[in-house]
Amino acid sequence: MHNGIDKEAKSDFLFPVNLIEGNEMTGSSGAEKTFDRVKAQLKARLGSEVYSSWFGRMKLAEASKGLVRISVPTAFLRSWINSHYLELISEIWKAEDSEVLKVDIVVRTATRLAAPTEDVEKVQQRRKATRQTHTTLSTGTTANTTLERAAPSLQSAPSGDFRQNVLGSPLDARYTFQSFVEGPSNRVAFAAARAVAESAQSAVRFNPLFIHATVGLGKTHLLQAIAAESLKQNPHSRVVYLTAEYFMWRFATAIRDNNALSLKEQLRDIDLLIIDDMQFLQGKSIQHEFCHLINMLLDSAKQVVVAADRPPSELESLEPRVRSRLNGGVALEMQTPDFGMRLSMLKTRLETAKVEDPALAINEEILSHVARTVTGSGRELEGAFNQLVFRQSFEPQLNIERIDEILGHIYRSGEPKRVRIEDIQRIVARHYNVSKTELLSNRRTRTIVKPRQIAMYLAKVMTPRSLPEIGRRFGGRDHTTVLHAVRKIEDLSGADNTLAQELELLRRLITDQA
Ligand SMILES: Nc1ncnc2c1ncn2[C@@H]1O[C@H](COP(=O)(O)OP(=O)(O)OP(=O)(O)O)[C@@H](O)[C@H]1O
Repeated sequence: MHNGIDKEAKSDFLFPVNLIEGNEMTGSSGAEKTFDRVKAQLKARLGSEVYSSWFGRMKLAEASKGLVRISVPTAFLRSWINSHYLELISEIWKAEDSEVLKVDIVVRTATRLAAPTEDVEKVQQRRKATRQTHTTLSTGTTANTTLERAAPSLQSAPSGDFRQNVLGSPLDARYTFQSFVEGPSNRVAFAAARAVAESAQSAVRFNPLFIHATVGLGKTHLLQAIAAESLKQNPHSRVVYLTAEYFMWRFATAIRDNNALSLKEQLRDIDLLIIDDMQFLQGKSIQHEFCHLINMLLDSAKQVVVAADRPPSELESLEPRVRSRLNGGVALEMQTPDFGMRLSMLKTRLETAKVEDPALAINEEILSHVARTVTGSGRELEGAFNQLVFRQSFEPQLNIERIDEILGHIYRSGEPKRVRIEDIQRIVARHYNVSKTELLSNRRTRTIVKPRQIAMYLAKVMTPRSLPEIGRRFGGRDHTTVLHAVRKIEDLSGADNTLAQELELLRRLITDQA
């Protein structure tokens, strides 16, 4: 079906059309208007300073069939928006347009998976060549997913819309085995992933391969590395990487457009199916399709790799038969990286960043300090690293103290919030409309005694402070006064539902604002 596509044009499938500078909008002007409203809301919510730092250069790249793509000029901006604001943007967009299922941020000039020397002009020329080739095709056209280049049989999908005919989710060129840091917390999963990517024989032993870990521990990175490596080893293999959300979207649109049959045919014809974020697969009929698909692939000894934030047995939203099929292979967990791995991850990131900016220098002491202090996931480390690079461009003399200030919010996000007695006093006083001085005074009017006793009670149950310490912090009271307050509030809240709810609300306000 793709006789008319020459070799040069085929390689253009590497470049999603909307990633190219100057080729912005492919949807309707209605979408542009929605985009304007979304931007206005972002500005109103975040303030114009934050807005112009991060969102001023956003452009609408594509909007159709439930998928919105917003482009930004740099990989750094994309990564920052993805980790800090994507949820907010999606939420605002979905509220504006309920048909939107997914919002993606892409880099305008990026050429994912392209040879690093490729320049945009060349890409545009080839893009043009491809379009011309496509217009000469008499029937349906081909798909433009990065992976389908190596999957000729997938290139004959009968959809008339070239740009929408994407079977797999795009790959991020940074996610390779070489850039993945291996260590005690992920060694087994890493070895299994390599085996799957490198050898069809071993693959059958780990089928399906199920990798699970909590957020930001490298599941997507590892899955995309499997896809990239498989294609490198065997450029003719038919590999598809999809997020579960994307799988759902593909099926939903195919059913709507009466294309479900052809989609199923395309999926049936692949060698390696990789599904990410399995916990998001929902809906009975989609799950039925999924189950059918993996049964068929597994029965014909085709490799399936799945990742989720929990083991198959805990994916409660999945139908029991899907869970049981996923349980039938090997399930491996990845855990939080240790210090050595965190340091290696930062060093790897630095090396990659230096390719773009050779002048970039962050010394070993700073990297070790960040690796020691940011103890959470790879994503937190990535966020910390991006902050460092960003700050360093206008504060070249960053020292450890300043770094702690800048990264404070990332450090804190990894540890449980510590509630302070002053925060309790401030929030309770504000809630009952009394001043903090009144709260700590000796005044015995009812309107003050009640908030005071509540604040003492919350100080006891929300902090590790002793009764005498709490007494001291409440205007020098005796510990028996605190104990009396704690018992009284406990007794009253047991019988008074309104008070119990009030306490619950205060607890939440304190935890959120502490
Ligand atoms: N072992 C690792 N080596 C190198 N980079 C890593 C590693 N683990 C995580 N990262 C980096 O941390 C970031 C987050 O990783 P990734 O998106 O793969 O996590 P995830 O487990 O898929 O998270 P989520 O469940 O939220 O989708 C990525 O930039 C990734 O490259």
